[in-house]
Amino acid sequence: MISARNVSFAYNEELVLDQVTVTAEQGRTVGLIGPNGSGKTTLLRTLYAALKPRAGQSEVDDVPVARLRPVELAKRIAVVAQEGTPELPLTVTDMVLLGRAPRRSMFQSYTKEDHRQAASALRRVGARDLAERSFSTLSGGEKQRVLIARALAQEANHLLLDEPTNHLDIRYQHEILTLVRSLSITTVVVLHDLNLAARYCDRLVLLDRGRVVSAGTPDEVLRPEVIEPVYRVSVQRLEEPDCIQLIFRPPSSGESTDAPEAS
Ligand SMILES: Nc1ncnc2c1ncn2[C@@H]1O[C@H](COP(=O)(O)OP(=O)(O)OP(=O)(O)O)[C@@H](O)[C@H]1O
Repeated sequence: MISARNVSFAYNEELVLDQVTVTAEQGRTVGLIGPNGSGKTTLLRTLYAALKPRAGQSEVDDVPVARLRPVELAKRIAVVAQEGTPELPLTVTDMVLLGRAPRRSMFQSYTKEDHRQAASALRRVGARDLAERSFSTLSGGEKQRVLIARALAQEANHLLLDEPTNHLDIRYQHEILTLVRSLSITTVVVLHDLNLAARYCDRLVLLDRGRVVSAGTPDEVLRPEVIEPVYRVSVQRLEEPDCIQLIFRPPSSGESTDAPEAS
């Protein structure tokens, strides 16, 4: 389980998270959704102790993340962040082996077990055939799969993903999220696409201007009356046999979807 409990965070004096609580139960996938600038990435970063809240705390399996040494944290939490990967001359296998860092001492060379874990992680993401390729030459979708493999090689049982479908075509978007679901690892994922969030998340947390405005199952959160004032668009909800589908259009003139002013 990983959670943020009443977390508030400010950059300088600007409050960007205001008493936010989010919990991902073991084996569940929780989606963080919300408009640009609503605080999703900041919240994710507090979950893995990259940012220290000014109030509240994040916990992994009931242990405050602030209390864990970086190597202990990395044994429990793997992160695929939004920042691009450096253009280093690494093969895919090298890249995945980097995930073994928390499990080996600094000057030790990679063991058979490290290589076995890296190969297994690549197999799990369906990228075994990419092992010898130069990482920098891969497509966006291939890179994303390899970065997830690196997270798996870390053997952490919590996975944090920041917009993993960014820059991916529709097929890869579904492929990556199907993969994430199939891993059965406790996952918190930032997503912009609400239809993907509906299909692949067990629960959703909707942020607006640093506050949780709705949390629950996709069925509970993805309702026009919840979504419209936050995103300021008109929303039509279709009930597909296996999933909720939302259709968006800009508000027509005279139609107000303005969010109430934050108090
Ligand atoms: N390093 C920083 N210094 C100052 N302000 C920041 C910093 N990083 C983010 N912010 C601000 O904090 C707020 C929340 O940003 P955050 O990146 O968490 O939002 P987000 O919901 O992930 O946005 P997006 O969907 O655009 O990625 C925004 O107003 C942003 O401008």
